[in-house]
Amino acid sequence: MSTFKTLDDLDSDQRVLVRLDLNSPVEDGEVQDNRRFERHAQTVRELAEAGHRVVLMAHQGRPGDDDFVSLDQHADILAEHVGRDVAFVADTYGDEATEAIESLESGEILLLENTRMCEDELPEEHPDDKAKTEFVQTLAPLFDAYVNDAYSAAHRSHASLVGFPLELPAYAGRVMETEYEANSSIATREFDGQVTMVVGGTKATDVIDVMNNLGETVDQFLLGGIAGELFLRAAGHDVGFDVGEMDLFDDQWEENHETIESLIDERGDQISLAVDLAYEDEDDERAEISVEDIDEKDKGYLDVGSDTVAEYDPVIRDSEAVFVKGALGLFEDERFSNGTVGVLEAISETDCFSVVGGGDTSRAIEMYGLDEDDFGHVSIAGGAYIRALTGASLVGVEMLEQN
Ligand SMILES: Nc1ncnc2c1ncn2[C@@H]1O[C@H](COP(=O)(O)OP(=O)(O)O)[C@@H](O)[C@H]1O
Ligand SMILES: O=C(OP(=O)(O)O)[C@H](O)COP(=O)(O)O
Repeated sequence: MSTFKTLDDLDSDQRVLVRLDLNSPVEDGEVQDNRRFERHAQTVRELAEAGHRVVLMAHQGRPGDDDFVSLDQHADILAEHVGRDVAFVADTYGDEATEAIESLESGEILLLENTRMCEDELPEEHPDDKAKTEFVQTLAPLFDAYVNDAYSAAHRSHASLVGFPLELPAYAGRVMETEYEANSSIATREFDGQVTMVVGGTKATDVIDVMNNLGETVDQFLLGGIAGELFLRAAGHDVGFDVGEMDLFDDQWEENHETIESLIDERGDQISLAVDLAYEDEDDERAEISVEDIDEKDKGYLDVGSDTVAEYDPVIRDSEAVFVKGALGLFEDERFSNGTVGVLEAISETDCFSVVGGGDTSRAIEMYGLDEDDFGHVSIAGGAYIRALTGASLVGVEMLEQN
């Protein structure tokens, strides 16, 4: 059980600084609604209804990426879910932000600009150093309390997550509480039969490290997405390279290839790789090719192929527990959804215990008409949940526990 304080411990009439995780998919500049908004709305509504002054912080994307955008759209989407106005100020801790914070009335809600637009937020440093930043030192005196609801970002030692708990009384929000309890209990759960983990998505670096630590817990890994292609590259195939505008592979390869190679050497029999991949042909249609037939580094692959799904399906159906981290393809485009949806359908049709994690990946459930009740736990956390599975603690949670 956790040892942190929750909203139940908060005094009345507080000026509360709240960290959410509203990091969302962005398509053609448009922020896509997803269950992070719906879940965090519960915490925000509770605080506003109790009459606190509620100031929200969140991040979106990483500097340099296409999805690194302002939070102005997030304010509108969140307001819909909360059922109250959410004001927005395009500033993190400057004069505009402090004026907006100081003029807030009881029960009002204000969202500050993307924390990652403030230089002090990144990179990852010790919490003591983060607490000393101008960002934290300017904002903290304007508040009575800090609430961290961003379980899904709690593995990052960023100022908005670890600096404020050293300066203010700190509490866990409702999402932090429920995700912490669900994911910590999974980590200690024992299963009689086979435990399978489906690994995909774009953040290969997050999952490869964790795979290295889950060898005892997980019997079989089924790979797809960017991580899957990097493993195929390590196995000598001409995939998993940056081609055209794709820039997801080469840097992550540099960072992880030694771990991938040793995972293949030491646990090769626990790791299943795609036997075929899908791509967009000249007529913009989905086409598939067997991995064995790929002999040029000339295309981007956007999904695993149907033979791969046919191989993964019985493994899932034979499993006692299945954990999903990351999509097997670009499922937001229906042509490349077969791998992700195939795996999710197999899970939903069995009685196995399952967890589907990740802000992006969990979105596939409603996009393709699957029923959330057919899964054990749908987490809005990706990297944080798989880290918790290894039994590792999350720095953002540690800071709440120390408070
Ligand atoms: N082959 C691929 N090419 C491009 N994008 C992919 C591919 N495979 C998976 N993806 C993308 O990975 C995203 C999820 O990745 P990630 O951010 O790591 O997971 P999550 O946010 O769910 O934790 C999905 O939005 C999906 O479109
Ligand atoms: O979306 C997130 O993580 P996830 O993709 O692992 O679910 C979190 O907001 C953390 O974002 P980051 O991986 O850019 O630090």
